[in-house]
Amino acid sequence: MFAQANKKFVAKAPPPPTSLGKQLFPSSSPTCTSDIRDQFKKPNATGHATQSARSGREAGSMQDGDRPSAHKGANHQTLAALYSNANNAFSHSKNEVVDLTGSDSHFKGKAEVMLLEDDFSDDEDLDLDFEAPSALPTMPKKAQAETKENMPPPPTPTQPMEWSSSPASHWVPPQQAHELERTDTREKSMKRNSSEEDNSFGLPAPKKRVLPWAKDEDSFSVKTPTHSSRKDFLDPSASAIKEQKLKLKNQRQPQISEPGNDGARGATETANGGAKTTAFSLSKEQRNVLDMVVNKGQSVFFTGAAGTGKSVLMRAIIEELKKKYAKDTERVAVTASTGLAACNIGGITLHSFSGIGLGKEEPTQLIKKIRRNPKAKNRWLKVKCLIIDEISMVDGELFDKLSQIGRTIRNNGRPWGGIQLIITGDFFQLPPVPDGENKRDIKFCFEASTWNTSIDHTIGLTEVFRQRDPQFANMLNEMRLGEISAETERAFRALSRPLSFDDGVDMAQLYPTRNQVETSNATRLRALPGEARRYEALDSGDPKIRDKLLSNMMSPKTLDLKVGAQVMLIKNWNESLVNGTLGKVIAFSDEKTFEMNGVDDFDSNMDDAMAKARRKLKGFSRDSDTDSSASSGQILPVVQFIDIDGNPKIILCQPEDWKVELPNGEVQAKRSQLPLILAWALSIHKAQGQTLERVTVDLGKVFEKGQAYVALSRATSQQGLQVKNFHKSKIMAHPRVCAFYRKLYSVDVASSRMAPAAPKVADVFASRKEAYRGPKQLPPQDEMDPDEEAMRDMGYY
Ligand SMILES: Nc1ncnc2c1ncn2[C@@H]1O[C@H](COP(=O)(O)OP(=O)(O)OP(=O)(O)O)[C@@H](O)[C@H]1O
Repeated sequence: MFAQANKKFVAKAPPPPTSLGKQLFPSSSPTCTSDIRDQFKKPNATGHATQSARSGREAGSMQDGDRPSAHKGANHQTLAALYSNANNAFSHSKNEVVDLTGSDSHFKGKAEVMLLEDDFSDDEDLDLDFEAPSALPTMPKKAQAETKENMPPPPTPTQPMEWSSSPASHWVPPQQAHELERTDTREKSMKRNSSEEDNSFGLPAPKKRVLPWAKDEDSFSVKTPTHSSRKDFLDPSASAIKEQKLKLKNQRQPQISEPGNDGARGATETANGGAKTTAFSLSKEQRNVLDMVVNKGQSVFFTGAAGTGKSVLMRAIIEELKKKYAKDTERVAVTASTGLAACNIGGITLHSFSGIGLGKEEPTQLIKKIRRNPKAKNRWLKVKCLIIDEISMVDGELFDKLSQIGRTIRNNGRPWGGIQLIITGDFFQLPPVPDGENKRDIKFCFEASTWNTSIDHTIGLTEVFRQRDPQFANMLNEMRLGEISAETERAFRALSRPLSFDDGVDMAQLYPTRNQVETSNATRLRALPGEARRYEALDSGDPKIRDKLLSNMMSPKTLDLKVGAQVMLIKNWNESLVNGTLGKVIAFSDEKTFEMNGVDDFDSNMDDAMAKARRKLKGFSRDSDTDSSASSGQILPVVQFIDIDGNPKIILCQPEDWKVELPNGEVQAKRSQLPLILAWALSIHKAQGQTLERVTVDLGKVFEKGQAYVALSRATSQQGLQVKNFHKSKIMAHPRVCAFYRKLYSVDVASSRMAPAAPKVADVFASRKEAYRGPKQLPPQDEMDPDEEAMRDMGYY
């Protein structure tokens, strides 16, 4: 079917439209081939665009409208346009449907995964410090009845669920255009309306809220912070946001209400102590998702290839939601599948949030467990928005269990008890950890019985920011899909050449297992002359759970360094020195000596030109009032980093803080440590989510589906990537994941044909609930649920 469709496309495709409003789903390519069908077709030799590579950050600092038109056009094609020929036909799409619930004989989940059990068992003891309300909220009866009655039978679930099974509504033929318009109006008002969910408890009428950037779309920007506000920028936690708000209030800055200037992202760069404002904007598709989540309160799953800005978007969403619910921070829960991923976004694991421990028991048992733990129960009752990052590693069974727990604990029959879900990840990346005990095949979240009813919108981010070289982005895209053309294979094999750089910073080598990483780094460190300096982390928090929580952190408990050691920065310093930047320890110094001498004195091998360049880069020291170690005379490492533009930058590294916080802002554990790790070698697991300028990947040792893709897609360019032992057989995409994304594509085709004004982002499920509920009509007055009545009274329809 895809082959057929592609032939038709080649023959009949109209010229690409320029509107961003029509995005493809889900494409990872920034070239003109950014079409889901291209992701699933075998690329031909001429398929690669020849557009020259360009620095991602250079582009990133531009406003959307400033981007070169070739690139822009490349990302703005649409399935709607490409498939406007009726031949291609939604009527055939039924035949394309893939049974998500079927087992796949090709897949055998392997048990060899690097994750620790700790990643999933942090702290069922995580507690809040308030009591559970004595009376649970109740759901309006009509709403319950309506939900049950109107739901069609679910697609065959893999296990019986009480309610809320997945409707295969994306199978349903597209609705007429006018229905879509009505859908849009009504979506504002009812159905899940997750963010208003708790309103049903006391039911004040929902407010119509317009965010500033909704008025001026281009004005929302993500900015690197001022030197003094950098700490807050690095720390997306609730307490940091509170601190920042207080600071801003005290300073009475007039721009506090300006989008992009408040919250945790102030502006600036730091060279020579000057204040140069540098910023990049969220793309339009990122802003649309942000709006959908924050303004419209929709439950969304946004996905996309590696480097499409999912993490950047998620951080912006977290920040905005925390501002929205600043009065009651427990309304927003930030979670991720693993401890490491959770730390990266200032959250806790999904297991920790839910208070289910390992979560192996049946839902009824888990519910009892939560009810015995009033603080865990309160988390469930209080939360309005649940963020889940790296969803690809969450088990589908767990997703169903949590959905049922949410319904029961919150006494609310809607999916997850009415909690708004904000989920991101890429199922082509690392899969869930197989369950060693039950030996059952892994189940992805999209295979969960409750997945479809839990998500209002599935959105594909299509613009790749990490790799600006379209040929490289295409190669990675083929790899993502597990379909490598002969040309791409040749190109990857050509990347086996050795690379060396004359700035002394080597490539980071990615390994699949932690042991390999530790052995490699220790050997390299031992081989360096001189004594190692040891930096012990300063940990605080509840001793009962602290160590367990902190063991998930990227930042090590103990860090041994020598002059010559290769290190990686694990926090964003400014726009050009970011998480993932590689560097080399060139000296040790206290801050005063460093400031007095200047950076030049720390490198005797520098030639004149380099010295001249570096003189401009002096002054990377932090505000002494924000850092107790600044005046302590502590001997700290002086590191020469190679920034994202390839320029050397020397900084004196000082300790940073990492926190594990509950949604109420209570700090469970805190670590203060240098923001460095040894980086001759890194694990693929730790590299997930990172952007690396120089990296060597040995595919000989890769064992898991998605692993090779995760490893290679960390690289920003072919020039900074060495690939050893490339073999097609190592490139494995999970067939059920392929089927899932194909199905999204066919839905996108269907919905794009029905829309007079195509959605701003490739939102493939936006209309599915409406589609399967039949033609859109206002419910008769006596059948309206309280939410609908309230919305009607507010004049929404
Ligand atoms: N709107 C944007 N403008 C410019 N650069 C961006 C934008 N969004 C993201 N980036 C940059 O693109 C790179 C990749 O972003 P990010 O890590 O968020 O992608 P991702 O989709 O989460 O990737 P992965 O799935 O591999 O973790 C980062 O260097 C980030 O700074």
